[in-house]
Amino acid sequence: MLMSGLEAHPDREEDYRFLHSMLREKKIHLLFKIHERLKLFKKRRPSPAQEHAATLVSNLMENLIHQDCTDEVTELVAIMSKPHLKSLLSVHDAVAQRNYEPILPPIPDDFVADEEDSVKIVSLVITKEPLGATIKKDECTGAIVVARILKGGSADKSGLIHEGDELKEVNGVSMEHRKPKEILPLLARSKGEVTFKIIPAFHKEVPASQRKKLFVRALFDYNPDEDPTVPCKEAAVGFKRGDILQIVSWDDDTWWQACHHGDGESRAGLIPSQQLHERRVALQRPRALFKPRTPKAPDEAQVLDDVDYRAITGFHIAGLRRSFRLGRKGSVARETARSRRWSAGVHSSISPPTYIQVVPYHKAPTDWHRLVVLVGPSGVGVSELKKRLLISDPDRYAVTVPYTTRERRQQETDSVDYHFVPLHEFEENILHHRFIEYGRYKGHYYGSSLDSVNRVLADGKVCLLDMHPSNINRVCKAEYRPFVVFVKPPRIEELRLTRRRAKFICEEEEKNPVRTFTEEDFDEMIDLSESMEREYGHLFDKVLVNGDIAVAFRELKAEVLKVIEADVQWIPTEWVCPSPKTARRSCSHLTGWK
Ligand SMILES: Nc1ncnc2c1ncn2[C@@H]1O[C@H](COP(=O)(O)OP(=O)(O)OP(=O)(O)O)[C@@H](O)[C@H]1O
Repeated sequence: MLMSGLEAHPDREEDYRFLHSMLREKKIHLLFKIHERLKLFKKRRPSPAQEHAATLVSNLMENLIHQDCTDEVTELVAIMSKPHLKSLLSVHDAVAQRNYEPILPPIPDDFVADEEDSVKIVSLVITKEPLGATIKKDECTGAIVVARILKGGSADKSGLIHEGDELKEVNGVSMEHRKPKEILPLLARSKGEVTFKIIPAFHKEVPASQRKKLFVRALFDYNPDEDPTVPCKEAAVGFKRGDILQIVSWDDDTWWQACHHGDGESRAGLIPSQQLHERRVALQRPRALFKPRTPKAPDEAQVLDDVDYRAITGFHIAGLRRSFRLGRKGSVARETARSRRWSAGVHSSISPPTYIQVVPYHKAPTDWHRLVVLVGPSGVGVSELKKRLLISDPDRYAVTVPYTTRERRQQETDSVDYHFVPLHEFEENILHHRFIEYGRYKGHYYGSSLDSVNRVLADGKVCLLDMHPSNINRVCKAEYRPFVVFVKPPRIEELRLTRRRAKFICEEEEKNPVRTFTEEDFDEMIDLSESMEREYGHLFDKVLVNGDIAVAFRELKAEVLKVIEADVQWIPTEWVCPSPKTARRSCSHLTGWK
């Protein structure tokens, strides 16, 4: 309107020059835009504010023509130069002109009529973010198909490409007779956008709200850079044992999709499925286990029946009585146990630790502290670490007092060193499943009871308990929420170096209860540690290598503090809703997710 007005008065050169200079300024350019829009407003039903703005703009237009910049111009320019308004206008213009959409290539002329329905052209704008899709060659048809869409990636967010879609063309290049690896450079070359011609696969969209949220704790370390079988390294997610992962897709038998918990916005990546990891470990296992030894003739082992293997004891510090872990056996018994372990390992079908399904547990102020359970092979330093923790903060930590049927000795105090109970009482407690661990040694029973744990916890203290890992399931309940620390020996060289002056305490009734570690003790400790980790690794929340005792203690203390003070604790789902079939805390209940 304005320009046509100027054209109508070509002799008004001054007006024209003035307007020209104003137009070069962006502010005036914006005024024109808003003027156009306000004209539209006027046609509808404008609000008083819009009407005022429209009047201002009209006045301005008039004034521009008559070279008369009034207060209205100043006011309007001030309004229009506000950054948020400027951006709003420019976004509006971009949307109004629909210039955000890529220009699609024309539909090829050679489409046959019935193909038209099934082919779709998808254009994706490439950003710094990866496309988030993997492709493969369909072995039957030879077609290139989308193998996976990674949740949260560009392809997933677009909602236009799906698993199973067949790629006919990428950026106009036919996919016929191509190998997947030839297609990646094509994608890499696309600047700004990439266009796919696709034959869509039939798929049923599951609304995000209906997708179940599934969290797991990883029970092994995974580094995609060291995995030659991962379909696409860039699309994989690495993790450490103990990390909480959110599984977003477990549709595939071999590769699941997951993201680290807390990275809500991050894209999901590939992780080995439970099945894949189990298969891999099974393939490695025979090699790892092939360490045959010649067992010596069993003698002492016959004294220890299957229950008794848990029941070896020997205490020397009041309040720090040992529990009933596998340990402290004579060398012959150790050999027998070792050979039994080895054959069990070869023939057993124990599932390796993979993932365990977990749920967040929000700690209430009245809740008991988590039970801190220490496990490890005999001599590794469980008692030493427990003692240091106790001494470091006796108001916070406490240990349980064990039960025994043996006679009280002169220097011992009842309920401090042991609860001394008669045989019938002990046996009654066994019948009522009151013991976490118990066993018989030299004709006497020894045991750790759930009651004694409860007493420590009810006192508001953190209960430190050591036990054999086979008994951990006794305390795997929401009320105890055990935090299990596996104390592991360092490599043999460091073990020799650090234990030079250490004393190995044997059974108190032995003639020479204190001796130094031998090479055989070190071998035994490492062997036992390996088999414990193999068999019970899925139960361990933390693996602590006890090389330098000061370092190990510091690490343990920091970890325990962190865990007991955390408001949200990730605990196995089974502790809150136990499944009748799976009595132990294990990863086996992950099967059947699909
Ligand atoms: N990191 C370490 N460096 C040096 N000595 C250590 C270390 N850890 C433990 N020890 C010493 O090793 C010996 C055995 O440790 P400890 O009694 O704690 O073992 P344990 O795991 O409780 O064994 P058991 O189950 O047989 O009682 C002790 O003399 C202890 O002081």
